[in-house]
Amino acid sequence: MGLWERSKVRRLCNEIMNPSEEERMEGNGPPPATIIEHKAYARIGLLGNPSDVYHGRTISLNISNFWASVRLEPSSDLKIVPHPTHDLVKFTSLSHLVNRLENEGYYGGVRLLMATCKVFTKYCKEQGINLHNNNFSLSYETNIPRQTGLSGSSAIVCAAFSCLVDFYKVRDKIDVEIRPQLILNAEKELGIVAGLQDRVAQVYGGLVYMDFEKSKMDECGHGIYTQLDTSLLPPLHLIYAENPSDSGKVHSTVRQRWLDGDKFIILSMEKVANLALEGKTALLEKDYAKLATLMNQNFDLRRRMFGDAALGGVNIEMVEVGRRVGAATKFTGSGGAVVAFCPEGPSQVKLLEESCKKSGFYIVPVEVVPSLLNEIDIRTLSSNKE
Ligand SMILES: Nc1ncnc2c1ncn2[C@@H]1O[C@H](COP(=O)(O)OP(=O)(O)O)[C@@H](O)[C@H]1O
Ligand SMILES: O=C(O)[C@H]1O[C@H](OP(=O)(O)O)[C@H](O)[C@@H](O)[C@@H]1O
Ligand SMILES: [Mg+2]
Repeated sequence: MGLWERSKVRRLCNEIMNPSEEERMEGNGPPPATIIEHKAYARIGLLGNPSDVYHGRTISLNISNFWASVRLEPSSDLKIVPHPTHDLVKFTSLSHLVNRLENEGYYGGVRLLMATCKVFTKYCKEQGINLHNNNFSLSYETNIPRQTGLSGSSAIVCAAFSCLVDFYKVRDKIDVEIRPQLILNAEKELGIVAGLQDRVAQVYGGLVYMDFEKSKMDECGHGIYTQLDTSLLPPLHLIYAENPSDSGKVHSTVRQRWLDGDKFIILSMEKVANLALEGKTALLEKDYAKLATLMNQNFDLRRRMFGDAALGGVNIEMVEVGRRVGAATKFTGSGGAVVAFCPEGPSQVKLLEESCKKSGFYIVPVEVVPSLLNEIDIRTLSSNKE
């Protein structure tokens, strides 16, 4: 039995031997001496991304194909545990070190866990939410392909955030709608350029329509998030490559142009945002031909705004591999993975799989995660408070 399986068994035993989550949350007693573990799943931006970074709209879904898991264990000191491979500090040689940095960059998940602790503590302080003084150690595991636009970074933050919320028993005090922003703030702390769609999908689970219109956000302090029935989705496929790319770099010039009032970027972003609005209707009406058209338009608009150099040859090739067999394709995030829809069904999927294999790309059927909100979360939604 591996380490994670063992910890899972231990956690299950703890759950049986200790009071239920809800009972514990309502009590004022000492913090649970149990191990807390939370998963957050990879997300696919189905329509509208990256307009979430620009007060637009998106439709995103959570997938169970890949996830990050964070474990919080009560301990005497507060410890952030480096991951044995993702936070590598011991190398066999200088060339091993250099190769590693060139392929995976300088950073792992430690900084994400630290930033999550900071943002969580700061928010609780500002809101007058009391936190007990017990310590913990935080460790993580992830199988989300690194920097592939599947939201590997926010999955780690989101899972860590959920652990803290339960360790301090404050799930009922931090509204679900606010959590994505706090998770984003942790990455902002680190200078990672990112938007809200990843965090919303990861907090809510399932399929979510999101509206980030500025006036609404200013008024409520968050976007308007609507969960859609996941059974509205047609079968989708995920194509990805082992090609790490830092999403922050890819976003940088477009963001500056948008801030500078560049008309082309502003208009294009509005068009991208409208694709999500139209896509919501298409999904509700199960108009999958329309969905395919919208997905293709989404990538084409991104390509015009960002330019091929910023998107990268391999990323563009993943989109084209799908298009060559008539599939609708677009990036799941900022690059590294593509979501594909085959409107003609299984025979077309087969062609797509063969074509991906020839090009050296991985392809897997998308498995959608159901809603992740529990009863306490649902009670914090503004629609349930009015
Ligand atoms: N698999 C991983 N393991 C450890 N840290 C990761 C992983 N993926 C991302 N990170 C952290 O998140 C940061 C930003 O990654 P990002 O480009 O946003 O990737 P993604 O598209 O997967 O979210 C990285 O610099 C790194 O600190
Ligand atoms: O460009 C995008 O579509 C997304 O890019 C980032 O996600 P990532 O998984 O890191 O590529 C960003 O965080 C999202 O908000 C964007 O929609
Ligand atoms: Mg990211």
